[in-house]
Amino acid sequence: MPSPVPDTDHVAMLVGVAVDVERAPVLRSLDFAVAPGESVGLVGANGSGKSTLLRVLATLLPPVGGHGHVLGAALGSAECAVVRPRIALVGHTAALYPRLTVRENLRFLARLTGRREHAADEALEAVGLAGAADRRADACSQGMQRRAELARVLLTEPRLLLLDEAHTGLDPASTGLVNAVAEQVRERGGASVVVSHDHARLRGAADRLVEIVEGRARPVRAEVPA
Ligand SMILES: Nc1ncnc2c1ncn2[C@@H]1O[C@H](COP(=O)(O)OP(=O)(O)OP(=O)(O)O)[C@@H](O)[C@H]1O
Repeated sequence: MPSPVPDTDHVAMLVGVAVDVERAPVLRSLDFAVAPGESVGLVGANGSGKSTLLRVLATLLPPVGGHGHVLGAALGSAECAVVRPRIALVGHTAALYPRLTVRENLRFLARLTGRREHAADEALEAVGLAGAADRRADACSQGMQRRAELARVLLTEPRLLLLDEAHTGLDPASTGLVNAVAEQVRERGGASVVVSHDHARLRGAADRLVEIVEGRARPVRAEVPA
């Protein structure tokens, strides 16, 4: 339910949020905030609700209790549709048209969002996909598809980047790419929330870690080394 007071100091803030999935409670009394320029790592057991929280932050899943704001839009309000283009959710499966080439996918997105097609080629180059740009998306490996997703993020310059299973399908050398993309979002005053089961890699990408336990968010004490 919408809060009457928008929070402008945070990219996203949730207060006492409750979320059901298929009528079953998943998140309960959850408080969570992410500030401009910040990267938060999200950890927790399988099924604890990490992906669910990302969908809430993406404004795709309205809470059944509590309140929150994302990019100034109250969760559950019509304003969510306005801010949604400034949120990038990179999920388990790639959001690519399988029969189009990687380049066609990115150029199509560039046109849709009012950008030059050349910007699509630049984004593909930045993620090391220039050589595979003419390959159909469904012929790409999982790691290549993930790189194409990161190119999508570079192209659309979101204020809030939500990365689910950030390191899945990426070789160790590609971890730097995930961090670089998140860093670029942060440099522009945006924020990122990164889910990963690879805690060692996550610590390299996040300012702090938050764990989802029994539907609530709690800080993970071990600090990220400076
Ligand atoms: N489409 C769905 N239908 C029914 N239940 C669902 C659905 N999606 C998620 N759930 C349930 O919601 C709960 C939270 O799932 P969620 O995917 O958010 O967890 P997670 O922490 O991201 O898990 P994992 O680490 O395994 O990816 C789980 O109990 C899951 O079974």
